[in-house]
Amino acid sequence: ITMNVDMKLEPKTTSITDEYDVDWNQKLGTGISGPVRVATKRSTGDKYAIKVVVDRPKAQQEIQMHWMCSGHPHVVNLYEVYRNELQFPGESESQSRLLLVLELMDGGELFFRISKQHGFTERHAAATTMQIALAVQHLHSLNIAHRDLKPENLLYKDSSDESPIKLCDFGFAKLDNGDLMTPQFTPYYVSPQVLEAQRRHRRERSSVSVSSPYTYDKSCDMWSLGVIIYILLCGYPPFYSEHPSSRRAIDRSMRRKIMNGTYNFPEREWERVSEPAKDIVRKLLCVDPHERMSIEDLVQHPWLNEEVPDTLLQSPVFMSNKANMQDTIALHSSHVRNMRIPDRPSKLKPVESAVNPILVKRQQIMRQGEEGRKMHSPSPPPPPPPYIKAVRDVIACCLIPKISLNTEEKKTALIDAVARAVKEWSENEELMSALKEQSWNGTSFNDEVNTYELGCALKALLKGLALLEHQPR
Ligand SMILES: Nc1ncnc2c1ncn2[C@@H]1O[C@H](COP(=O)(O)OP(=O)(O)OP(=O)(O)O)[C@@H](O)[C@H]1O
Repeated sequence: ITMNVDMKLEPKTTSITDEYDVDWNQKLGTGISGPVRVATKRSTGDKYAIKVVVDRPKAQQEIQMHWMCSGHPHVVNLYEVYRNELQFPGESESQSRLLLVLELMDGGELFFRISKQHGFTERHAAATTMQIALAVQHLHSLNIAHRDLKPENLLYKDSSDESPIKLCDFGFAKLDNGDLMTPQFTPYYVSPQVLEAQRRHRRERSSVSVSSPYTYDKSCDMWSLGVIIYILLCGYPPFYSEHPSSRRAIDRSMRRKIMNGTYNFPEREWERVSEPAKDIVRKLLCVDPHERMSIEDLVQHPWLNEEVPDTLLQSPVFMSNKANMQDTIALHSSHVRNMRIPDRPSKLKPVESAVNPILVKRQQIMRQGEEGRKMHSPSPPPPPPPYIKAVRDVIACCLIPKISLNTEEKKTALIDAVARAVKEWSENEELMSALKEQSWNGTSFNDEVNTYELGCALKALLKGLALLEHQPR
């Protein structure tokens, strides 16, 4: 393991094409930030993966976190970074972008790979879990929480049987100094605490102080691990909805199940799974974060250190049903997103620009006083910032029926509004996650959009923002 902890990675400002042949057309995978591409280093002929992100503070943070964790056998290596002005087709001007030169992971994503392995046994599941656990242990030992532990971010190096699996995508990773988040500052909490806290918060909105502390990002990583291990062992998720329409999102009945820790080990797939494997799942899917297993306990658990039975598992059977697997992945992704504590609190708006009727009134009175009590008609409140306006337009497209438009026109109007919102506010994690949840691919939606769900998610986002703006500073 090499340690980059004390070093800051300075992006090179020369053109990446001086040293690499980038294949702009071959896409290894696509995430919120766009496709990941293949490049060949001219001096050696070695191949790398190139992730291109717009040069923003969030991307710089991603690079710093990834750089600190890089060098571990189960973390995708980050070799170097370029800062280049790039203009992609369809863009009117070039933009400063950061290009991450990553270790090429050619063996596919975790669940996809397992869906093809018909001889997948509990012993394989334990070996896979150990590799993921070692990556998480490395991060947590550096006080970094990944906050986006999901199967799409666990990649195999190559297609050989011995291929290691490694963790990628540090887009949500952050230094976790164990800050206790209090409800007045966070619309989302660690799940299932997240759900309980939201409920309490709604009840207690009028009285601001809520004394009990909430938990840390690292325990969310452990919860995510629990869900991943459960799925590895049986092929379907531990918490699911009774309503088929919301199989990809967390609805009421599912919230209740998560909060109460209500899941089970259905006989058919689980009767042959060993007790130590179930013990790990129980200790990770433990509702109380203080009781939840830590990463140190996980890597020392007998299931990962002693002989594991070579029992065939049913998981590949479930995973090879593409629709099932996509639902499972989307659901886990939604779960991980809900657990994340947004980093908004530090970005409170200055009082002058807050759209708060009491403040506006106070400003008017002050202004009138300054102007020698000249009587003016009250000035209108300041217009909302462009990013708020853009999100409101998306909400309107989703929730206000426009009878005059046909289905195709409604879809176009929604796509235009979303594109504007993304342009104004792509650094907002909640906005981008809500869109990705609806299969937004950067320019359009891959699947049918659940406009009600999207509209409600964005309404909640703006509501959360208003709550923050109204906090006393
Ligand atoms: N080093 C790599 N080698 C091969 N494929 C990769 C590599 N890194 C990423 N990918 C592929 O690209 C996809 C997107 O990458 P990544 O998750 O880093 O991007 P993102 O835009 O941050 O995505 P997300 O939407 O998950 O936040 C991955 O799910 C994976 O399929």
